[in-house]
Amino acid sequence: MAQRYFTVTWDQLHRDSKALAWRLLDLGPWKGVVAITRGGLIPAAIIARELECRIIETVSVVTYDEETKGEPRVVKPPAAAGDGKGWLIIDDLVDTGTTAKVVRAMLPHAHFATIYAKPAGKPLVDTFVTEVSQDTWILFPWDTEVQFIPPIAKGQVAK
Ligand SMILES: O=P(O)(O)OC[C@H]1O[C@H](OP(=O)(O)OP(=O)(O)O)[C@H](O)[C@@H]1O
Ligand code: HPA
Ligand SMILES: [Mg+2]
Repeated sequence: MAQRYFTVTWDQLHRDSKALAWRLLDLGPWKGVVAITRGGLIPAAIIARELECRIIETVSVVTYDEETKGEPRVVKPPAAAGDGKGWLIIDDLVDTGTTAKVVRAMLPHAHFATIYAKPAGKPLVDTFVTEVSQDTWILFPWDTEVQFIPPIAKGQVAK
């Protein structure tokens, strides 16, 4: 289990995705966006909207079962995008960089962008917005819901 959690709300995700779009704007034009499903789907939709890009391709890589990492499995390769030249790959984050390595091997000339990056995966990304520490688990809005939390005082153990 992670040492700490970083909760991302829908608002924050929208803001951070737009911040990524700003960084990518002058690096185009892009032939299209390749979303790494599933985590990259919503960021890719927001970025494609901001960059006025209508062509969206997908590649699906499964590397984690909840917080447990396994061997990366490509369950759907990209149908288009050739060697990736002129294409923009979007994922929600890089953690260890395992997923990024697999996708980069399939699309070696694409530009790889994520919203969040942990130190181990950072060298594999061309553009990102926010760095978080390696021992932090990012909680995305599609994996969470708002719930009651007891007052701090009630959660304290007696001294
Ligand atoms: O840098 P890494 O250590 O490879 O971790 C990052 C990848 O892990 C998560 O995907 P996951 O395998 O959970 O699949 P999902 O996007 O379908 O949820 C996340 O969306 C990234 O794609
Ligand atoms: O920190 C994370 N949050 C959500 N999914 C992930 N997949 C790898 N690392 C993470
Ligand atoms: Mg993913």
